[in-house]
Amino acid sequence: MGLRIQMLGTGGAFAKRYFNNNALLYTEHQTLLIDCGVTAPTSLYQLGKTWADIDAVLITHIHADHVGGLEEFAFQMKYIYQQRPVLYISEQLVQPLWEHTLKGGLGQDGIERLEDAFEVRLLREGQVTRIDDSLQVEIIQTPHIEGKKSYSLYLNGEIFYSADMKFQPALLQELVRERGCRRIYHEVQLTGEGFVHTTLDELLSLPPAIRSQISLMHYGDEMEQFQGKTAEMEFLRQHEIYDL
Ligand SMILES: Nc1ccn([C@@H]2O[C@@H]3COP(=O)(O)O[C@H]3[C@H]2O)c(=O)n1
Ligand SMILES: [Zn+2]
Ligand SMILES: [Zn+2]
Repeated sequence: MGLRIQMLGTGGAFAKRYFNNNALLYTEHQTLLIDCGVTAPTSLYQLGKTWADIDAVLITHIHADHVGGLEEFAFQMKYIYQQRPVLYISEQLVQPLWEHTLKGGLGQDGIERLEDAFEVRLLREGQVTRIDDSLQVEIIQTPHIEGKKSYSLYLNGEIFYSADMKFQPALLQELVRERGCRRIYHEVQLTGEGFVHTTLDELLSLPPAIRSQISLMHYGDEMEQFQGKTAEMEFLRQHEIYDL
C-alpha cells in the first residue's frame, strides 16, 4: 500500500469549525504528523488515537496552529509513554522553536534543550531526507511572514504539501512541468487579501492542468459557501483518509 493522508484539521489559524491544518501521513511503516497545532490533541482524541500512535512529527513553521500542541506531545511522551519522540525540523527552526516557543513551558529539570524533549533530525534545503523505505522529504523554503522562515514539503519527488505561504506560481509550475509533481496540497485563503497566504483567486489564475492537481486546505469557516466555486480544485476534508 502507498502513502495515505488524514488531516487532523483543515482550518486556518482562526477557524472554529475546523481544527488546525495538521496532517497524519501514513507510510508503509509509520505515522508522521505534519505540524502539531493547538487543536492537535483534541483532534487526535476524536480520532481515537493517542500520542503513542505518532512515530514522528515534522514542523513547517512556528505559528501556534502549527506548533501549539508540541508541549503536550513532549510531556505526554516523556511522562506517560517514557519516550523521546522524533522531530524532523529545518536546522533554521531549531533555535527559534526552543527559545521563542517551547522553552517557557517545556523547560524544566532534565529538559534544557530541544534535544532533551525530542530526538531531533535536521532537514536541510536542497537535500532529500529519507524518512523510511516509502517516504522521502525535501523542504522548500516558501515566503510567508517577513523574518519568519517557513518550509513547504516535497514528498517522494511527486507530492507538494504547502506550508503557509504567499502565492508562488513559478514554483508550482516548475514542480509540475519540470520536477514530476502530480499532486498538490495547498493552503488557501477564501476571503480578503492574501498578505501572508495564497488566495483562492490566485489559485484560480493557474492553468487548468495545475489546478486539477490541487486539493485545498487551511481554509476558513466559510468554506461551504465556496463549494462549486473552486474550478477543478477540491476541498480536503478533515479526518477523511486519502490515498496519495
Ligand atoms: N501580516 C499578517 C500576519 C499574520 N496574520 C494572521 O495571523 C495568522 C497566524 O497563523 P497563520 O495560519 O499563518 O495565519 C495568519 C494570519 O491569519 C495576518 O493576517 N497578517
Ligand atoms: Zn497556519
Ligand atoms: Zn503561518
